[in-house]
Amino acid sequence: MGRKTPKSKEKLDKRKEEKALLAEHTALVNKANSQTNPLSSFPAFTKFSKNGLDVTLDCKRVADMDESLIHSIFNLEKENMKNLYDECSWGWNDKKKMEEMTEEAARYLMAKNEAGELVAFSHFRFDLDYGDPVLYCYELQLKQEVRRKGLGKFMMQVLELIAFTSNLHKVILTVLKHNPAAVEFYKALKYEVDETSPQNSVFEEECHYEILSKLNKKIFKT
Ligand SMILES: CC(=O)SCCNC(=O)CCNC(=O)[C@H](O)C(C)(C)COP(=O)(O)OP(=O)(O)OC[C@H]1O[C@@H](n2cnc3c(N)ncnc32)[C@H](O)[C@@H]1OP(=O)(O)O
Repeated sequence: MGRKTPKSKEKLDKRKEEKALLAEHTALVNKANSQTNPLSSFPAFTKFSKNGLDVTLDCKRVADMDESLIHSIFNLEKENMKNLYDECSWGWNDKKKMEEMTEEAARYLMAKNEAGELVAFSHFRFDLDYGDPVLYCYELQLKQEVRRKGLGKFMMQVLELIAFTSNLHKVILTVLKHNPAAVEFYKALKYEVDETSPQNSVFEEECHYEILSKLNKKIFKT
């Protein structure tokens, strides 16, 4: 057993630094997750009245949602996405999708019309992604009749507000390449291909999806 060489000390210091960073990032995610309703700090963002739409936004943990609401959400997801999933290797599976949508970490930003009917939702989570603290937008789904009126953009802005005021590093999401409307939408909102997207790998041509993100400007100054 010899003494530590400068090289092994360097390695040890690096490992300590990485551990400290991971602890810092985990603390950010835990803090974000400790909020029951992250939208409650932003009452101005609980209404969207524009282009003939008049909707109210609400944000809940899946555990605080009743079964009929969960079913409305699932039905909208299936209506919008089943065919797109079936067109690629993912394939649509009711049971698997329902499990994913009701995992404990799932949170929902929901938009309801004046009659109290669900017209749009986003499934999102506060999480670590490759060690980075992120808001992961699993889904953004609007009913056909409320599309192209700015509601999707508004809901993404709400997610960005929640993420960036919680000091998370980015809003991140996965989009199917054969869903051009969604690709164009995220491009219009200035989402960019994330460094973790398989597009940056040698398997690019095999991959039917890409990972897009928007960075927190407070942290990543250009
Ligand atoms: C992470 C994921 O969830 S990926 C899956 C996304 N969801 C789906 O594909 C489900 C079906 N589609 C939808 O729910 C909606 O159409 C969404 C979420 C893709 C877009 O929401 P919308 O409210 O319709 O978009 P919004 O009106 O805010 O559009 C903002 C801008 O995005 C662009 N955009 C939106 N939809 C389209 C489209 N179909 N084609 C081209 N550009 C589009 C436009 O630049 C638009 O601005 P403009 O209307 O002034 O030209």
